[in-house]
Amino acid sequence: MFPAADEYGIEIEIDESDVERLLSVTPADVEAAPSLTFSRNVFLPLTTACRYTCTYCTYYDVPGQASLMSPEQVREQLRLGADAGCTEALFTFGDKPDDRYTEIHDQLADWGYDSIVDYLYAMCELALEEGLLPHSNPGDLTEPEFERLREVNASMGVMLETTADVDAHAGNRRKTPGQRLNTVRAAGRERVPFTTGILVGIGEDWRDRAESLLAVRDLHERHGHVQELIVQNVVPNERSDYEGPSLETMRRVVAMARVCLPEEISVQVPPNLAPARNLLDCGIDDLGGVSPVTDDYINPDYEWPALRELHDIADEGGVPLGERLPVYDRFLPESPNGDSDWVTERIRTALAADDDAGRRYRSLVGKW
Ligand SMILES: O=c1nc2n(C[C@H](O)[C@H](O)[C@H](O)CO)c3cc(O)ccc3cc-2c(=O)[nH]1
Ligand SMILES: C[C@H]1O[C@@H](n2cnc3c(N)ncnc32)[C@H](O)[C@@H]1O
Ligand code: MET
Ligand code: SF4
Repeated sequence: MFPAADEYGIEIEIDESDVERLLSVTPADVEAAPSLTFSRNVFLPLTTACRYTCTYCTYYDVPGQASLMSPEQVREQLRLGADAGCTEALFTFGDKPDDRYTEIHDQLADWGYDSIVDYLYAMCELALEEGLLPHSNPGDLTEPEFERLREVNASMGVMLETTADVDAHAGNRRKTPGQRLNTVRAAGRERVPFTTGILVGIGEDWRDRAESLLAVRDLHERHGHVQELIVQNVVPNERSDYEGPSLETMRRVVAMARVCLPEEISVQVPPNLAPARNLLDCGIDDLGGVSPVTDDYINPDYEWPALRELHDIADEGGVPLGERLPVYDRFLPESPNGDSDWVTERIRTALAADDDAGRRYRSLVGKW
C-alpha cells in the first residue's frame, strides 16, 4: 500500500521488485524514439494568485497583488495565437485562487462567475470560438470539476510533481501527494486525455522518483488516460536557489520513465528548461507546448526556443520533427487508431469545422 494515496482511498500497490528494477535502469537500457513532436501554443496565465506557496515557484503572487486577466485580454492573446498558427490554448495558473483571495472571488462575481472553474470554462469557450483547442492545467481538481471542464477541453493536465512529502510543499496550505494522485485519478475516472509529470530536484530521492513513475503507471493502467509524462527539471529563479538536477540525473530519470511507462505514453521534456538534445537517446519523444507568441509565464527567465532550434534538436538525433495537437491522436475518433468517447461533442465539432482552424487541426491528425 502506498501511504500518500491512502487518505483518498486510492489503492496503489507498488511492487518492491518494480522499484528495484527501475533503480537499476541506465540510459543504455533504452532506445531513442523514432520521432519528436511538439505543440504550438499560446499561454494564458488567467491569474497569478494561488492558494499554495511552493518554494520553487516564482509564478504565484503574494497577497495584495492578486489580479485576473479580463475576458478582453484573454481574447486578445487568443487572437495573437491563432494568427501565429497555434492550435493550443494553454490555460495554466494559480491553484484555486478564489479559495484564498476574496478580491479574486469578488472580481469573478462582478463579471458574473461563481468560481475560477466557472471562469475557466467560459474562457475555454472563447478559445474554441477563436480557433484554438484548450488544454487546461489549473492545478488540483475534483471529479465534478473535471466532468464540467472536459466538455470544453481537448486535453488537460496536472504535474504530479512527486509522491514524496518534500519540504518544498511545506506550509498549512500546500500540495500533498495524496491530493495530486487524487487529481490524476479523477481525470482518469472522467475520461480526460491527460498530461502529468514529475518535477526533478525538489528534495525527492531516487526511490521517490521510481515510486512516482510507478504510481502514474498504475493509475494509467486503470483508466488509460495518460497521454504524456513530463520530466521537468526544477530551475533556479530569483525567489529560490534550487540548483537543478545534473545532466546525468536527468538522463537517468528520463530513461527510468521510458522503461516504466507503456509505449503509448509520450515522455516529454520542456526544451526551454531541459537539455533536450542530450536526452534524445534516453527516450524522449516530445517537446511539449512551445509558444511562438507568449513567454513561459511559469519560468519567464527561460525563453522558448524558436522553431529552427527544435528542428536542430531533431536533426541532431536524426529523427523527424512533427507538430501535433494538444490531444494525442489515439483519443480522436478521426484518427486511424482513435477511440471515440474521450473528446466531447464540442471538441469534435471544432475539429470538424469547415474553417481555417478546423483545417489546421485536421492537417495534424494521424501523422505522428
Ligand atoms: O509552458 C509550459 N507548459 C507547460 N505545460 C504545457 C504542455 O507542454 C502542453 O500543453 C502539453 O504537451 C499539451 O500539448 C504543461 C501542461 C500540463 O498539462 C502540465 C504541466 C505543464 C507544465 C508546463 C510548463 O511548466 N510550462
Ligand atoms: C506547471 C508546473 O511548473 C512547474 N514549476 C514551477 N516552478 C518551477 C521551477 N522553478 N522550475 C521548473 N518547474 C517549475 C511545476 O511542476 C508546476 O506543476
Ligand atoms: C503555475 S503552476 C501550474 C498550475 C498549478 N498551480 C499547479 O501547480 O499545478
Ligand atoms: S507551482 Fe502552481 S501551485 Fe505551486 S505556488 Fe506555483 S502556481 Fe501555485
